[in-house]
Amino acid sequence: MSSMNDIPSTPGKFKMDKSSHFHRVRWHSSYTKLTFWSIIFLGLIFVFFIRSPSSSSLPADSSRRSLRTYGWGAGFVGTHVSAALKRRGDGVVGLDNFNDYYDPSLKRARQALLERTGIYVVEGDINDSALLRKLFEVVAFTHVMHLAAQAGVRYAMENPGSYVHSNIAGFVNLLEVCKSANPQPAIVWASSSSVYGLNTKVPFSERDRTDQPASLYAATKKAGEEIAHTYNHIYGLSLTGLRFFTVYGPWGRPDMAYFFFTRDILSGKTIPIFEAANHGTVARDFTYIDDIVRGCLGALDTAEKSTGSGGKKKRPAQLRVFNLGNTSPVPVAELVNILERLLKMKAKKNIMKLPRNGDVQFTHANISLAQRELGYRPTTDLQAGLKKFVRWYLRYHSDGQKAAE
Ligand SMILES: O=C(O)[C@H]1O[C@H](OP(=O)(O)OP(=O)(O)OC[C@H]2O[C@@H](n3ccc(=O)[nH]c3=O)[C@H](O)[C@@H]2O)[C@H](O)[C@@H](O)[C@@H]1O
Repeated sequence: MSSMNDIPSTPGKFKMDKSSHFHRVRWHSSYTKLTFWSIIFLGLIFVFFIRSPSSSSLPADSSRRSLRTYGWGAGFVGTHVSAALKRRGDGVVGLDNFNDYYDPSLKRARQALLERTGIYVVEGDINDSALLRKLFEVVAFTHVMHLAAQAGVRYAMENPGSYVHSNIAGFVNLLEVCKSANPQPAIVWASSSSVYGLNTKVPFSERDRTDQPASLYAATKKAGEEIAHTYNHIYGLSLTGLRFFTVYGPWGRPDMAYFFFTRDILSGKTIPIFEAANHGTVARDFTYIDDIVRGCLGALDTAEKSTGSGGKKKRPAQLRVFNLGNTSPVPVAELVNILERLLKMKAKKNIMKLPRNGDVQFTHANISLAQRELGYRPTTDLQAGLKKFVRWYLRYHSDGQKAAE
């Protein structure tokens, strides 16, 4: 497996070759097809019925429904959520297209981690309806945790098509399959704090306006929220959107600032630190991955069943949107100070004007709704969370990428 040093030094410039990375599951002959589905079928039988919650050695929480969740495998948040579901005894299967927006070897390492815990990750794309339909034919998934997206705010100016492909076309394709499934699953999916765009009222509440996106990424996430409304309204799909606020932590995404700042401080490379006009502070409500995982599980556990069947709605279904943030924004300059202390190295800094490429000046979540409805209570501040990230980052390199946390 290649090392993290192989990650290009300008992560926002990763080129995604869609043709070679999407639709990786191809059928060359009916024999290959038959073999593939036999393996998948046996694998899923194993995952859901042999290693099912009731047969798990983990303590069962009898007050909780056991979920059969269809999650998205080897992404940052998906890996953590899938592992947490599995730990508590739920059945989980993953799906990931392993595209090269960032170093696929990190995704493969996450996949290996998941497979060690008994989670099988199917390699395929959410735009592949035949694949999704087959999976639903094999297992009656109760829940779908949809975390497959083209992420990153700045990259949207370089590869706009990839955002439309994953965040809009892929999402619609998934909803089409879910609406026809019998029973229909409940769906929890990742929206983004970026939908607040140029909103200046803080902290951001779910009731605030979200009609001024500052990036195409934000616009596709906002479109996702509207599309969710439509599928809920017409087909009775139970849908919960989670607006994540700059999620960070071990096994994170190398295109995010905290991750590549760490790499570049260690290698002595200059890091660009953005500031707003008149030396204005740029800040983010950085949220630690374990807090986000608890929010995701809370959303899954409180999701009501979808109400449709045979593609028709029977009665109104649940439609929700929640902020999942940390409620304490930290300036980017302070993020760098913390990293310098943890790494015991001085950063070479280039303070520059916030580019007009989709970044907003600050984010700040009001989480009272998630607190009330999901029992969401973030407990990790940036200092504590970055400490865990840095420990993971250093071990991941020194242990040949086998570090578990
Ligand atoms: O909250 C969210 O919804 C979004 O959070 C992050 O987006 P962002 O907050 O922009 O995270 P980073 O790209 O890691 O940037 C963090 C901060 O560092 C700043 N930054 C970034 C890059 C850089 O070179 N220098 C710099 O100062 C940014 O302006 C921002 O304030 C994720 O990348 C998005 O996928 C996600 O949807």
